[in-house]
Amino acid sequence: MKILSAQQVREADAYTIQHEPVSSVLLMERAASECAGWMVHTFGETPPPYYIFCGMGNNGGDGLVIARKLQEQGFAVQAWLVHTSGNASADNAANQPYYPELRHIHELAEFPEMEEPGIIVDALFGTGLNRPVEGWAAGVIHKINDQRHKHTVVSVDMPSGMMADSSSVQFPCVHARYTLTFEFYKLAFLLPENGERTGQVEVLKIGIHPAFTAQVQTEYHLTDPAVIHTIYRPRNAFSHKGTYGHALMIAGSYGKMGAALLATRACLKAGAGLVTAHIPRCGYEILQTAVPEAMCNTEESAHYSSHFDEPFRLHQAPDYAAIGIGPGIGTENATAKALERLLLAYRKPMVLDADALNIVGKYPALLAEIPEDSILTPHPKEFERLFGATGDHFERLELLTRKARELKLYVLLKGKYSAMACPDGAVYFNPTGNPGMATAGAGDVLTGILTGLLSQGYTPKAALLLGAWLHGLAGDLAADDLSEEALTAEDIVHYLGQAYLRTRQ
Ligand SMILES: NC(=O)C1=CN([C@@H]2O[C@H](COP(=O)(O)OP(=O)(O)OC[C@H]3O[C@@H](n4cnc5c(N)ncnc54)[C@H](OP(=O)(O)O)[C@@H]3O)[C@@H](O)[C@H]2O)[C@@H](O)CC1
Ligand SMILES: [K+]
Repeated sequence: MKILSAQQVREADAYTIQHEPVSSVLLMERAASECAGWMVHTFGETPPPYYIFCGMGNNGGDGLVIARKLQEQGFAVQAWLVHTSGNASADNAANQPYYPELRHIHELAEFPEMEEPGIIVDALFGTGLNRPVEGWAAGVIHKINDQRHKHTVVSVDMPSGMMADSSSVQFPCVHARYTLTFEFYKLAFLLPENGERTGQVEVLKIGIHPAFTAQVQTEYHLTDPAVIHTIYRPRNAFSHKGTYGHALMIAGSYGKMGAALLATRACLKAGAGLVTAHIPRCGYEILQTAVPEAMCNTEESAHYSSHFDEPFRLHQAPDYAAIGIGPGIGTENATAKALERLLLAYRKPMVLDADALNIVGKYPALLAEIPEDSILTPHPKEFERLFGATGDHFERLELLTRKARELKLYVLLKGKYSAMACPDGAVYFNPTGNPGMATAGAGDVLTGILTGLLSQGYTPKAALLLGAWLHGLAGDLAADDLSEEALTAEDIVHYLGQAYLRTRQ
């Protein structure tokens, strides 16, 4: 799904109005009908009262139409026009006469008492917000927020006060329980700094012209089942284990062998034909017992250090279809040296995670040595160690995009919507996954999955998008059965099969 800027959303509306054709007031009617329909469906036939706050633009116009629609269906509705600007937009003004009970707020003192717990509909500002909300209008937002535990707050299109394409984390903004957004996700919804403000996002289709959606260009995308279907490749009936590659997983150190087990298992479960785990000697029995399907390379020291020292081993490196490195390897100097040798020996895309990234953060010159099109999977702290701190999450996204482009790498920044930046400048957000996956080892599983997909011949981009999707979906399916709280990384591996079955459907 494409993610459009506020300007592009306006163009989408204008294109639809011109080419469908449909009048703008009718498009507003459609958008508001979808909202009212969603509310009736969600809050039922005997809901608490609706308290609707409308601004002076078209977002407020939506609010006016919602008020009329709900009232026509016999629900208890009170609606206020909040006079934050001198003039109402044309479609807002056109709808005012059709809701004669409209009340007016010209100053904060006129903000109503709402005794009975109800549903606050926030239709103050949408994509037309062009500056921070200040003065008494900001007071209205604070009043709504003060009452959000008493009432259910539903924002129309966007939580009022939020900018669609830039940071508004310092500005007053409605904290919604639900955001009913039209046709497209807004970029702001996908960044963690706004997570508390958007609540649950519902995308309502309002009939934006498909020709516009097909041709509009954007860097930002939300991965969805349609995208995943174009990536997933069913297996060939005549294939054999050689078809799916031999993956090497470099992971684990004394006290962190669990990371090696999880990554190796996930790599196998993701479908690699053969997997060799490269681990310290102390983990040999553990790994051979716990993951009998994997082969095992060991080294004498308690951490990754001597690999590829010998010339004949150096020659072997390119034989692996894919290499994943990082989970639990530690950041010893000898490990850093071994990583450097590996980067020189192996020139195909690989997966770097966890301590491999921490080492690169410590020795930034290594960044230039990472093979083109490799996948890096930092969490926010690792990202900061690698590329530096930023002021807000839009700046961080910009830095992520720039680094992926400059270094010709794929970089997945972990989060609720993991952001995956590609060397060509595109950014994909992954929607699967849940807070239960914020648990030890979940990242090691992702490394294993990505390495397993690369090993099977998926391109780095395909492996990244499909891997993040499967990882999150496996976590969602596991949480459905086990709860988010009880979810462990091993459960994600266990549910990978279910995730594949869903993806194939
Ligand atoms: N046909 C369509 O296009 C459709 C559009 N749709 C809906 O329209 C919404 C976009 O509508 P919009 O463009 O009218 O902008 P909107 O968000 O209502 O705000 C503009 C108003 O706010 C004001 N204002 C801005 N910043 C301010 C501030 N900081 N503090 C105070 N005031 C501020 C600004 O006034 P001014 O800048 O002139 O002072 C103006 O009065 C979109 O989100 C969706 O809900 C749907 O119905 C589908 C069909
Ligand atoms: K709003």
